This record gives sequence, C-alpha cells and structure tokens, in this order.
Amino acid sequence: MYCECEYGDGRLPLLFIVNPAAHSGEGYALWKQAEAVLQERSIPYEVYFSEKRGDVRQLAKRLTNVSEGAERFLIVLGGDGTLNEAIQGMQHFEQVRLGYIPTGSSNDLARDLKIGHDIRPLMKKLLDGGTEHRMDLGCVTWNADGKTQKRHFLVSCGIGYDAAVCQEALDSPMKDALNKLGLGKLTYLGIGLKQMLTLQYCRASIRLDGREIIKAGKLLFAAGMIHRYEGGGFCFCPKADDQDGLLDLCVVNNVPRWKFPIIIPFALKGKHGGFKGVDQYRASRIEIRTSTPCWVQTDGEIPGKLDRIELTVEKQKLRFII
Ligand SMILES: Nc1ncnc2c1ncn2[C@@H]1O[C@H](COP(=O)(O)OP(=O)(O)OP(=O)(O)O)[C@@H](O)[C@H]1O
Repeated sequence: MYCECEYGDGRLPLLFIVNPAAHSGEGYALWKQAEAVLQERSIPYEVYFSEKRGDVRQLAKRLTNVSEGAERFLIVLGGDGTLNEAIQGMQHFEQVRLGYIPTGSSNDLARDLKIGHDIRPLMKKLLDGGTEHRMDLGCVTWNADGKTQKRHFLVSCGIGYDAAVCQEALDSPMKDALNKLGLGKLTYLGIGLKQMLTLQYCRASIRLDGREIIKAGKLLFAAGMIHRYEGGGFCFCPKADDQDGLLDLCVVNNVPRWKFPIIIPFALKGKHGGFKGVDQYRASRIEIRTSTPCWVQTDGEIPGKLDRIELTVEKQKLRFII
C-alpha cells in the first residue's frame, strides 16, 4: 500500500483508493486518466494504491475512521470486487460519501446504475459534487469455528453455481491472458459452461423473513440481489431495486442441464423468469441451508464453501455518489 499525496488545503478530503491490478493490470493506466482531470483543475487529493488482496479493505478502514462531525469523500477505482473490499472496511457510513469509477472487467454495479465507463465524464461529474444516491447494503452471515462471520455486498450474494464460476475464474490463468486480448468474457463463458456440465446439484431449504420455506431438490444456485445484474451481465433479478430495503432472490432448481443453453440468452435480458424451475422472490431476510457445503460469492469475492447462510439488508445505508 502506498500513497501519493497532493491534498492539504483543509477542504473536504478527496481520497482515492485505486486497485492498479483491476482489469488485468489496466487499473493504473485508468487511474492516470482520472488523475489528469484532477490536475487540469488543480484539485488537491490523496491517492492510495493497493498492492495485494486485502489492502483495499484496510485502506478503506483507515481512511474512513473519522471523528464525529468530520466528512470524507472516498472514491474507489476498481471492479465490483474492489468496491466489495472497500465496503468491508468502511466505517462511519453516515459521514462518508462514496464515489466509484468502474475499472474492472465485469462491472455489474456500473451496468445497473448506467454510469458508463468513460473516466473523464465520470470524474467531472464526481468533482462537480455528483448526485447522492442512497443505496442498500447487503450482509451475509454464517458460523465458522463457533463464531459469527459476516461480509457485506452491494451487488449480490449467491450460493452454488454462480459462486463456483467466480471461484474458478479468480484462480484462472486464462482470465488474465484473455482480458489482455479484450476477451475476458470468454473466461466466464468457458468456466460457466464447464461448471454447468459438471457441478453437483444439492438439496436446499430457503426461508424468507422467517416464514415461507422453499424446498429445492436439485439446486443449481440461489442469489440474493440488491442490483439486477451479476456474473458480468446476467440480469437474474430484473426487478431488484437498490433502495427498497429488500433483497430479490433468484432460485434455479430442478432444471435439466440440456435446458441451460436455452435459458442463458433469456437471462442476459432478464426474461428467464418464465422457465419452469426459475423462480423469483423478495424478502428482507433470507436463510439458506444446503445439504452439502457450496461455494458462496459476494460481489464476485469468495468467503468460502458454506452450508448455512443468512442474508439481510440495511436500507439505504450507503451515501453513494453518482
Ligand atoms: N494490487 C492488487 N493486486 C492484486 N489483486 C488485488 C490488488 N488490489 C486488489 N486486489 C484484488 O483484486 C480483485 C479485484 O477484482 P475486481 O472485481 O475489482 O477487478 P477485476 O478482476 O478486473 O474485475 P472482475 O472481477 O469484474 O473480472 C479483488 O479480489 C481484490 O481483492
């Protein structure tokens, strides 16, 4: 972790956390485009670069540990995974305005918010103050070694297939190579197809707000979503609203494997709900138990393999600036 500082005139601190490794190493070059806008306007700022996984969380924790009454404007440059790390560390949510410049390869949050990817207009808007958009914050909790663990999410938390694809992609040497050729989506496509053919189904029971029980005999995945897209553009919950204090849930259960290639193009457009075995729900608390431990993902990051998770949501907890 290191810092290049040009801030110091006593105004609202403008703080940047940059993942230079996002988008297979393009992150630093994209930061330079953002920095050019700051320099043109002679705006003071501080920028902190992550050097490894986990740094973004620590940086966010340190930079938002403010005293009462003080405010921070924190802008994160990275993909959904970088932003996810930042919100794990964030403190004093009411005193922090959170800006975001998407420089990852999937950018599902940016897709849903329709904020685009062009750095200059995004920077200019943020520097002009932007618009505050109160955003729900999801939380998944589970037990490990007798202790309750938790992780926040902004986009989605899924168990099963979607998480298994993320987990394999995170460790895939192919991802970097294909990203450099601008073909990063092929990684997910390849791994997605492989997992579709090989993933073992599990049984699951799902409770919504402590009541309704969904019994799944052959669960492919269940994803609780704050935003509409995950997995690089799959509109699994087309009615998700990031301000309603509720999670939309997509459950895919008991769908024969041969049907997947037919359903996928519909899922990209959010039209998959009509297929038998694809169901949508909405709740503020979702408890999921599976018959065997399955991979879990939060905004594409992997907390581990789990067989019992609880998803909740804090309504409009984040002061997101767009
Ligand atoms: N300096 C760094 N070097 C390597 N990894 C980093 C560094 N900083 C953060 N990370 C990790 O990189 C991952 C960043 O993923 P992110 O989603 O932001 O970008 P991406 O990999 O380009 O996009 P996508 O996941 O959408 O394909 C996170 O898991 C984060 O912990």
